[in-house]
Amino acid sequence: MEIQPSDMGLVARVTHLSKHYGAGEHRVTALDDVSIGIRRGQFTAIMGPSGSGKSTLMHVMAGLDTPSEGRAWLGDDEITGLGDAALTKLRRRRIGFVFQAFNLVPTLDVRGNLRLPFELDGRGPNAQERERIDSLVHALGLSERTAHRPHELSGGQQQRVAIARALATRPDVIFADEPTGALDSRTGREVLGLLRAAVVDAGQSIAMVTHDPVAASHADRTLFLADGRIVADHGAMTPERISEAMLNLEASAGAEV
Ligand SMILES: Nc1ncnc2c1ncn2[C@@H]1O[C@H](COP(=O)(O)OP(=O)(O)OP(=O)(O)O)[C@@H](O)[C@H]1O
Repeated sequence: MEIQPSDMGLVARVTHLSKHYGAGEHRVTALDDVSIGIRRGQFTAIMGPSGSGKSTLMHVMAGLDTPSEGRAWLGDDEITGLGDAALTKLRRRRIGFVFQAFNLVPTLDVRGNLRLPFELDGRGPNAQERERIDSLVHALGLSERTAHRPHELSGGQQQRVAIARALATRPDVIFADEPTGALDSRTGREVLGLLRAAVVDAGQSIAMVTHDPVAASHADRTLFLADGRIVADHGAMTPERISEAMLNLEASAGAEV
């Protein structure tokens, strides 16, 4: 099905997206003619074997990487070909990131990191937003850590600060790459619960790359990638069904899942 730029209800979308790295015999195709949209108000999980193109797809959708071919939109705004300044502004206003490579500012303490998205936008958080930051800090078990800098926190605590920061501004869409990867299972469940609440209570949209079938089972929709292509697009799935689908995919590229 062709996705048209005018489609409503999609918070991010790409059409005929390909991404190649390198040239000649070293050329790698990370994405191969992908057309897909992330639906507004849904929690979408993106799964697939290692190297199948999951992170590349999220980076292009979030305007952090440019496609070799194809087009990308955030809401109704086409981002393909936008300059750095315009992209930065769109990202700051509309997107929350939970990416390993998009980490915390080392010189700022936890509170400073949480205020940063507001300050980069030229203002401090208002009373309601400060309240929201406080409730996120509490829910994520960071209340005792607000004056600590990132190097004084464990990997899991840093990950939770990044999650609080992504949720703080209530962005249209949150892109998360393995948000529960560095967390114990209890904290992981809390984080997934917060992401779920962002969707259900605040109508935000989430796209999450994960290898964890339990994490993906919190999603409304699960996309499977293999060899740079979307090979399946399912509704909510149980962890068992997801594990089975992953095993099939890993056993034979492009298998029915
Ligand atoms: N900067 C780069 N230069 C060259 N090749 C790259 C680059 N980034 C990614 N690739 C290649 O593109 C393909 C897709 O990578 P990508 O990181 O999107 O996969 P992934 O599904 O997120 O993998 P993983 O689950 O292991 O994180 C891989 O073959 C990878 O080696």
